[in-house]
Amino acid sequence: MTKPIAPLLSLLNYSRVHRTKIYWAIACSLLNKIFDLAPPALIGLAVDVVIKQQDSFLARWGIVAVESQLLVLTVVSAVIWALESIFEYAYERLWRNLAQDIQHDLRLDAYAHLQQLDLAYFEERSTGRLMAILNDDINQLERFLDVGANEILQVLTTVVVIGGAFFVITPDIAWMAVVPMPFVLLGSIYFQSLLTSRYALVREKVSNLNSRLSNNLSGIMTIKSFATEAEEVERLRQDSDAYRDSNQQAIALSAAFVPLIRVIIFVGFSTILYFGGLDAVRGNLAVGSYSMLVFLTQRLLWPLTGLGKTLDLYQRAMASTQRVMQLLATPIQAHPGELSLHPSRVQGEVIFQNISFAYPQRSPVLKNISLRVPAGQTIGIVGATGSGKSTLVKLLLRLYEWDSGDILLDGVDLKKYFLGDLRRSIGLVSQDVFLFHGTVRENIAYGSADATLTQIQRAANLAEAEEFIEQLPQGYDTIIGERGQKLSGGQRQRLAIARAILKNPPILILDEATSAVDNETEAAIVRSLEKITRNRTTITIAHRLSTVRYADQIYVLENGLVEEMGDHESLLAQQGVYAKLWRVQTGLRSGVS
Ligand SMILES: Nc1ncnc2c1ncn2[C@@H]1O[C@H](COP(=O)(O)OP(=O)(O)OP(=O)(O)O)[C@@H](O)[C@H]1O
Repeated sequence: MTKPIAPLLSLLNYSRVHRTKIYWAIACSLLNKIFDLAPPALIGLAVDVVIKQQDSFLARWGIVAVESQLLVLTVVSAVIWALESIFEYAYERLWRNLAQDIQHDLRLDAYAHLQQLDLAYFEERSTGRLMAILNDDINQLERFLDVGANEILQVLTTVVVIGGAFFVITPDIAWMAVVPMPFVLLGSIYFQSLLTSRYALVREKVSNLNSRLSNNLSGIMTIKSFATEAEEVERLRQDSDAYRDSNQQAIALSAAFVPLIRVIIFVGFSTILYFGGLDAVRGNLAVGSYSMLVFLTQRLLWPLTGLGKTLDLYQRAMASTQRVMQLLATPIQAHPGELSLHPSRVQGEVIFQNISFAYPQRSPVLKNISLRVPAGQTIGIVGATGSGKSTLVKLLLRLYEWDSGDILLDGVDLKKYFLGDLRRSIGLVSQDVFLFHGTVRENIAYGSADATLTQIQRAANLAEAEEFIEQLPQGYDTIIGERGQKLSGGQRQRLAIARAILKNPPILILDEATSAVDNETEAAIVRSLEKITRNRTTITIAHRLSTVRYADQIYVLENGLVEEMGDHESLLAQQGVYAKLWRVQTGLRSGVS
């Protein structure tokens, strides 16, 4: 089990930029409490004035007349109440703003860090789980920082101030009020240790619930088409039950805290009430001091019952902090590089030299592959599904680190370039196009923020997308829905091509970029692409051989190995895999038409 204090320390360490604000907030909390504790002292003084009159404590300070003494007490009370209110306003604002600031920083840092983690990290975790950390866990901090931090400080202040006052006023019976303290403290620590694991379980269950929800929402079409709504509700019920149960287990413990503490407090309070009373009757204790003692005992011990709620908030917040900090501590695998690379200066020669690669815990996908794309030329990569074509591209984008071999761009090891620079030099149109919720225009201009409408229209024209865009209700300003779901698969692909054309990268990768369009549109896109791929290094991956037919060089991949290579004619002449595939595809086509 982790130490209950460790996440708090890491949070404090993380928040050190807000140190000054934290100090101010602490100061205001303490001052507010000190002024809040003053009224019992005023009551004690007032009783003292009424009973002893000219012999009172205040009279010793030179204020003899009873009226003057009471007037002084009234003025002091007014000042104290005013100060108490001012510091309450100040600490409320400071703590709550601090909560917002820390949350804001954590949210941004966690997201920025997450973005840099390698793809394998995301593949092992569901989106819902990550969302739970970025949203739910970070929000959990607010509840603690808003009230919890202040409460802990104020309870401590109460203990120190009132405990100190006890020993000054009545050293003989002060211990009676102090005796319950260690029990309260030990009890709290014991409870805390029991709660830690229960709250960690609650966080775990909430992230499972979130995973299920986000998965189901993105797969709503599949759920509907398979009519599995009832099953999905059942699965959600199980996750929600697990979340509820874990929360109820935590509640069972944390709810027992206050009643138990109350018993200890009752013992302390009644002891002071009884023995203090006897002392006062015997004349060993002034009546003013006795009434003040009883009030103070109440003020000293009562806030301790609130500790239960505060500890609850603390435990929940720390369980969350731990998860956020774990995310922030996840190391970034990809080497960031040190050579800058401006897209305009890229020649575009790409060489894969004896590349071998396996996904984590999988058998090798690429086995000692070598291939060369001369600058400005187009190569085609074909091969059976699962043969490793897309994996090659992912390595070129450095989305994964390869196991052995080298990839060179313009003769330089790819790992030497700044990662961002490298990726800015490569335009990828992949088979699963991702469009954002926004307009057609914003989606085409993604990554090319300062593109003009004319440039966007030209890119759309080259991608054969102009016609359908103009038929949309608001043309380029039409919102296309999350993931572009208001468009057809082929329309989405054409927007992605337009996006890559607008980006105008020195290296273009088309990974099944035209698989979702009909043959005629494909032919039109290929014609347009001919214009933009001329003198641009292009890697085209396709199942349809007609797409790669005019490539300068075609590589046929099979089981992670280059099986054949050459241009279209020479591959046909080889009478191998390619020639066979070509016959099947052209045969099929002539058979259909
Ligand atoms: N992220 C991943 N983690 C583990 N294995 C993966 C991952 N991505 C792909 N694979 C596996 O690697 C192999 C090659 O996949 P890849 O996507 O490169 O094939 P491909 O030739 O592009 O196939 P297709 O023509 O179907 O797109 C497949 O067996 C696949 O299951």
